[in-house]
Amino acid sequence: MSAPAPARPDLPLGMVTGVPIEFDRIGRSFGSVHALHEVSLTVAAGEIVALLGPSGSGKSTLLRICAGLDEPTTGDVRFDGTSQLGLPPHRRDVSMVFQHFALYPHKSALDNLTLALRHGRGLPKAAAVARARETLAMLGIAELAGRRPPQMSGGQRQRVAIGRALATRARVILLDEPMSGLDAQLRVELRVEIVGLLRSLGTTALFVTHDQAEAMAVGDRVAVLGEGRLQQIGTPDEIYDRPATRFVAAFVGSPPMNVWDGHWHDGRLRADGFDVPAPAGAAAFGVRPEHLTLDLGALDVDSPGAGTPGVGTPGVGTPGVGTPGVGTPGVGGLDGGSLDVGVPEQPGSLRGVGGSEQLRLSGEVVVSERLGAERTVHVRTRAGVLAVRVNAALALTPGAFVVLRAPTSALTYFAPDGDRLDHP
Ligand SMILES: Nc1ncnc2c1ncn2[C@@H]1O[C@H](COP(=O)(O)OP(=O)(O)OP(=O)(O)O)[C@@H](O)[C@H]1O
Repeated sequence: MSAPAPARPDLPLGMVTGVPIEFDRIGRSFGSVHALHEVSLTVAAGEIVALLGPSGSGKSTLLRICAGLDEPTTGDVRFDGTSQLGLPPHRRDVSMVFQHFALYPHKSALDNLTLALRHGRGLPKAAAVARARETLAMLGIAELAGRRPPQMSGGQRQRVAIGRALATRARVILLDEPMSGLDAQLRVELRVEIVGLLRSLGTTALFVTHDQAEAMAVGDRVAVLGEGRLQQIGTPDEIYDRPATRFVAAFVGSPPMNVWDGHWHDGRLRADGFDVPAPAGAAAFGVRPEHLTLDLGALDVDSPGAGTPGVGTPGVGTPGVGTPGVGTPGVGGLDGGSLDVGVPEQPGSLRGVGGSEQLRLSGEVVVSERLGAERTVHVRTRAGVLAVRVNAALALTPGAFVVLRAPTSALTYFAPDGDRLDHP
């Protein structure tokens, strides 16, 4: 039997040195299913990278390849420059935390950790017990030492499972949806703890999740996988503000970016309901819900004559509006529900003050959802239903007629293959 991977029992917790990981053009096929295509990704020593993607995008497959539980069909995975291909899991100095705890149910928390250290790391019993106790204390669950998993809550069990992974002081920790069985509040609490611990330990970590809020909160960088391809890797800000592809734009954000398809001609992208300046070759554009300003409807963009089928009754006040937007933060430019009246050059766009062009759309409120201090309003326009973020003080009711605006600088453009295009 081969020796276990090099353990560092001499190091106190907090002094583990993570290794850099390099995935080099990883491909993995299961028969005709291509789970991963040419995925190249480098994780720095001590970095936490969140692997984010919808179900079936290949996240777990990539993690399993990293752990040695699976081998790629093509490509290489290197730790600190050394290929790990062919090495079994126990030779890779990797610890894993799974969604389903995987604790021994008939053993106490202390024994679960001690066993991992003795058998996985070859520590003598006394050292293993001391390390296990130290880790439980570090996680704030010393009082659970004598309890068996069935005597613990889901959150406690997951803390023990995380403790077991951390106690081994592996240089790489892989977490596969570690909190998906827990309730929302506990998830938020636990993720704050996990991030704090991983940072203080200095291990390199890959954290798989399909929850974009969790990925953005946990990752130093977020790697977005879609259909087995790496769509983008970047800091949470980069992923949100500069999505590399339409897939990322439509996956990240709650609600995600509004995206419309159009036909490009002569520097403009057009479809029923909008006409905006766009870079050559654009096939779609998008705007984040918070970049749209919502005004209560009145005589404006799509005034009668401009033709606005099915978007309410302009010019007859503000039906269905609970709180007129006067002085309401986040509700722009209104005075008792009337707007500065302009004649649009094209449907869905307008020269604003100072000559800068704006996207303008009008429509009818379909649904208004209260989310803490904000509200997400879904508005049906000629271009389709879109989401807008407004201050929660603006109580809009279904049927209200509204006008939406955004500066064209807030628009994101996409090519036919989904890649983002830079502004004209
Ligand atoms: N052992 C296997 N045999 C056949 N197909 C597999 C196997 N493992 C994974 N796949 C397929 O590979 C693709 C990627 O699966 P994977 O589990 O990596 O996705 P995921 O992003 O982790 O999904 P989830 O979030 O649902 O766990 C899927 O189409 C899946 O059905």
